[in-house]
Amino acid sequence: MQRSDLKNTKRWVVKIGSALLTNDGQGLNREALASWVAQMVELKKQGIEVVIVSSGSVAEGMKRLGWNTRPKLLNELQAAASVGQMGLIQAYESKFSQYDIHSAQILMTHDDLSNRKRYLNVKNAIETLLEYGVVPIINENDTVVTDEIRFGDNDTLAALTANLISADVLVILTDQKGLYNDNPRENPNAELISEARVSRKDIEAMASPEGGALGKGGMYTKVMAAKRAARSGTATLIASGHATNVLPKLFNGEAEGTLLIPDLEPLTARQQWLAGHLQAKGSLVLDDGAVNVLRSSGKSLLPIGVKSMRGSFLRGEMVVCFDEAGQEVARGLINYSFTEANKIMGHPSQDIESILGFIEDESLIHRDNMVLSE
Ligand SMILES: Nc1ncnc2c1ncn2[C@@H]1O[C@H](COP(=O)(O)OP(=O)(O)O)[C@@H](O)[C@H]1O
Ligand SMILES: N[C@@H](CCC(=O)OP(=O)(O)O)C(=O)O
Repeated sequence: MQRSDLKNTKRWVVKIGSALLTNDGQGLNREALASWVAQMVELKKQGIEVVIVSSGSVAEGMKRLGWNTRPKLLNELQAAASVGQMGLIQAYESKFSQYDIHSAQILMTHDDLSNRKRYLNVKNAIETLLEYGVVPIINENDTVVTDEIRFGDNDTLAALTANLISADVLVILTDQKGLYNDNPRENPNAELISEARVSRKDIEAMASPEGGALGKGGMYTKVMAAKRAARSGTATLIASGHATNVLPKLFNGEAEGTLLIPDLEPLTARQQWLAGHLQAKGSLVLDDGAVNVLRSSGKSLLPIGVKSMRGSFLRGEMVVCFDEAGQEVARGLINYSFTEANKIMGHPSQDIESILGFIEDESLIHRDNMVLSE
């Protein structure tokens, strides 16, 4: 993938961050929003299907409620988000309708994406909207989230959306020109990176989790989002939403922002869904033999290879597997509850029935329900 290939892509997810959407915390920057809509209309004319992931509800809600600082309490954030989401959607809707284009609101929680049935429902709904030429506008459903089921930042939500619909391109528009080799807010000599392969280890260290006053996650979550997006073969562009005509320029292959080239091995659709489970209910520590088998021969995890476990999980819930040095090896859906798994760990599978009095499966995590970590 290089910039000149961007012209030949079909499906884009465009993420517009809080730092960009607001006039320094004073509600939405409507002029800028109108300009991005005009640019997305240009993309649509070129045959691109566009999905927006837009932040801004909390900032707009703060303005409407007369609050000067972002609330810390969850219930106040939820109140601000629900008031502000009205204004956010209204702003997009009124701009797109000037071009006779319909837009649609989709509010998601992490729970929606970790339930396989609901995940497929969202996917079908978004794809149907695209077939009808509608522009879906996605945000986290802040009103119902608790800390356990939140994405936390919209970069992650945008990457999961890119995986969900197998987007070719994820554009993350923010308040900086792109990814710098150091945080430009703190280091005036930081240099812009025009292009990097997403597998490069050093890019994570360059990206600080410190963002602006309104944004969440800073550049770190953007780099992690690019890695996640790469699992569906999606290329990520991080660019400034203030740059004139930035989206058509990117489409034309111009050297705006940072291109993060997807060079990680793509995962199957089901593995992407598994990898998208952000919250695990427990962890297992595996012995070296089990780690080798998982990494090299693509087999299921048997109870005999497990040395210890923590957490509280039920059958079918997500757990993370570590090696003895604490390195993540894989994650997957476990076939036994914590109490059951605790009894059978370290034992051969033929003993499961005599220990528990029943057998669900000879494996603790079946290969089809597991994804190896990077
Ligand atoms: N290496 C880096 N390159 C560019 N920006 C960085 C870097 N490290 C940290 N940042 C910070 O990340 C901020 C953007 O993240 P954030 O405030 O969360 O924005 P958004 O709301 O668009 O997601 C920038 O304003 C910048 O201060
Ligand atoms: N969903 C919330 C906050 C999400 C958020 O700020 O994320 P980001 O734009 O990645 O910094 C909103 O619309 O205000």
